[in-house]
Amino acid sequence: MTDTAIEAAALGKSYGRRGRALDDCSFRLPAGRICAVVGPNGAGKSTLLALAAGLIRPTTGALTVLGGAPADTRPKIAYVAQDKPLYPQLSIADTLRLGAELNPGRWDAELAERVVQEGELDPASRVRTLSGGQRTRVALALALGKRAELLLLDEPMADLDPLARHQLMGTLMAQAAEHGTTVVMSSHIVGELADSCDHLLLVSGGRVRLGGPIDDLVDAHTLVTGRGPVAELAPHTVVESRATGRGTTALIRPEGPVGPGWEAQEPSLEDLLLAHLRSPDAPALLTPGTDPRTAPLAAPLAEGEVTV
Ligand SMILES: Nc1ncnc2c1ncn2[C@@H]1O[C@H](COP(=O)(O)OP(=O)(O)OP(=O)(O)O)[C@@H](O)[C@H]1O
Repeated sequence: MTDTAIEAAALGKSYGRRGRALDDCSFRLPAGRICAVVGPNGAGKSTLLALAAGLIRPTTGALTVLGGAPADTRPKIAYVAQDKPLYPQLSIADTLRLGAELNPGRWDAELAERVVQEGELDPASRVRTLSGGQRTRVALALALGKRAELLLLDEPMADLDPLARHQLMGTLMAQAAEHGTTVVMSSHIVGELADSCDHLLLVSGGRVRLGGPIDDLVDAHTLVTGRGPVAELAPHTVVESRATGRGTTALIRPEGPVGPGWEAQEPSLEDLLLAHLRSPDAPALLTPGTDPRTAPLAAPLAEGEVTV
């Protein structure tokens, strides 16, 4: 098993003559993490997940998944696309049976059936009769039943009610902790991410703006409030500054102590994300283990490793 789940080197993707969906993205995601991929609509999150799943190919650069090419590593990956495609004419039971047939030797029928049962779904129901949230549950049952090393989930919780979301996230986290699974999931729900994810990739305008363990990224920033002009913060990297009732509030990457007249506090994950989303031109920050220039390269693929 490699210690790198995903490694991207100058990765770029264009769709025809339209602009670039991803441009010059380089990052490393260590294995065994629960990683949130966040960013505004159209940022390139689904494109990144589809590239990692081997469904589309990069236009430029390269991507390694679990130490190999995404297409070769597919048996070890489970991917749930944003629109949760399933066969509408099949029943839930037949869908799970298909999952078992496609994944001989690694299918966890008990887990897949439990995920369906917890949603009080009738296994005889046809997929086409299910609501959007119920289809999501079946798609997640398939993904979890596969016992993949890497779960790629594109907005998995978007159409689930709060109870179902809480319960399915719990199952996901428990399975990941027990089996060391790497989970990469895109989401717009910041509260959900803060509770469940330990790693973050912020993608905006097709580029990676932030990457690393959430705690390290938060620690690298300070929220300051003061009456002085923003120019006083010059020695620091100012990600975003705003005029507020109390003067100026800014999110900075401190380069030493903050000067007198500025009150400093630790930002929340939401503070961090909102400031970076509002300031897409702020300098990118990748922590040492996430920056491929400082991180070890993925171990070469062992012979015979790409098997079901
Ligand atoms: N199949 C496609 N053909 C042409 N352009 C595409 C295609 N898929 C995505 N794009 C474009 O690539 C860019 C990135 O899209 P992508 O779906 O990866 O963003 P996203 O971050 O997942 O967005 P959202 O949060 O809205 O789901 C967008 O500008 C989108 O219009």
